[in-house]
Amino acid sequence: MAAPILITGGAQRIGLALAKHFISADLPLIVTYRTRHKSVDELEASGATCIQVDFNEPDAIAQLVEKIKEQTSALRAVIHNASSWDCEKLNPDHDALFDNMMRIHAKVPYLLNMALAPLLQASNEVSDIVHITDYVAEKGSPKHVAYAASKAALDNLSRSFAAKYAPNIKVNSVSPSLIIFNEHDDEAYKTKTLQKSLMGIEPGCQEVIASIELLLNSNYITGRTLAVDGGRHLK
Ligand SMILES: NC(=O)C1=CN([C@@H]2O[C@H](COP(=O)(O)OP(=O)(O)OC[C@H]3O[C@@H](n4cnc5c(N)ncnc54)[C@H](OP(=O)(O)O)[C@@H]3O)[C@@H](O)[C@H]2O)C=CC1
Ligand SMILES: Nc1nc2c(c(=O)[nH]1)N=C([C@H](O)[C@@H](O)CO)CN2
Repeated sequence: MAAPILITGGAQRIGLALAKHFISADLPLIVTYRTRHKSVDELEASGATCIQVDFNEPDAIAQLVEKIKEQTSALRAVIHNASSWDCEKLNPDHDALFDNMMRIHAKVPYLLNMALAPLLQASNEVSDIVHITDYVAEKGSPKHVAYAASKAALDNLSRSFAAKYAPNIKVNSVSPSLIIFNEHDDEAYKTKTLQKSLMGIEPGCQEVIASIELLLNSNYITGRTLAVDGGRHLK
């Protein structure tokens, strides 16, 4: 039996699509969720282990690591997906916003990578850490300043941890631009956003799934960032 894959924030959207993909491949799975969406019932019914955690809570990491160790002594991969796409316009308390962005996108992955390394090392094959970052980590974002900086920090972790954990653990980033819109996105926003990339489409979760499968199936790629952005950097 392969060691489980851990996905953070796996109860909706991209994280949920990833979870369903690995379940369909009969791979053991541990998923963290904050809000108990109906999807959690479905994931549990499919055999996934679902652990509730709000990373804003004190001691969340230590409690999560303890629960993971109760479930398994090894991990095949850790996919850092949990994220909060927050912005300065909606958060006038910029001090709190910056701390919140850095916590969920950089501190949580850092602390989990440090704590879960022994389980990743115990995998009977080369294991993986995947950080899901964002195109704006490279370019910056005037409307999501703290968010973009925190994703840049997350991207940098890929290089440090790749050097720290090689050769038993590979560490990479997947850096998407638009993958899927949000329900509240209006047509004007969608039109403007689609025009930002060369491909001009809303590609869907399969693009991230395929990118992560590429990384998990490689025996050689580590310390790198896989851009999944429709050529946005060339517009
Ligand atoms: N969607 C897109 O087009 C793009 C996505 N990305 C990145 O891809 C990843 C997935 O994106 P998407 O599916 O849209 O993500 P979502 O915005 O849907 O968030 C994913 C999950 O993160 C969870 N989460 C947020 N804060 C916390 C917290 N404090 N503790 C625990 N869980 C938390 C949310 O839980 P809850 O359900 O309780 O809110 C949610 O289920 C993210 O890292 C995102 O930044 C990058 C570029 C484009
Ligand atoms: N946690 C999230 N991060 C991001 C989201 C999202 O919905 N949740 N969405 C985007 C946008 O799609 C952007 O890439 C294009 O406008 C970015 N990050």
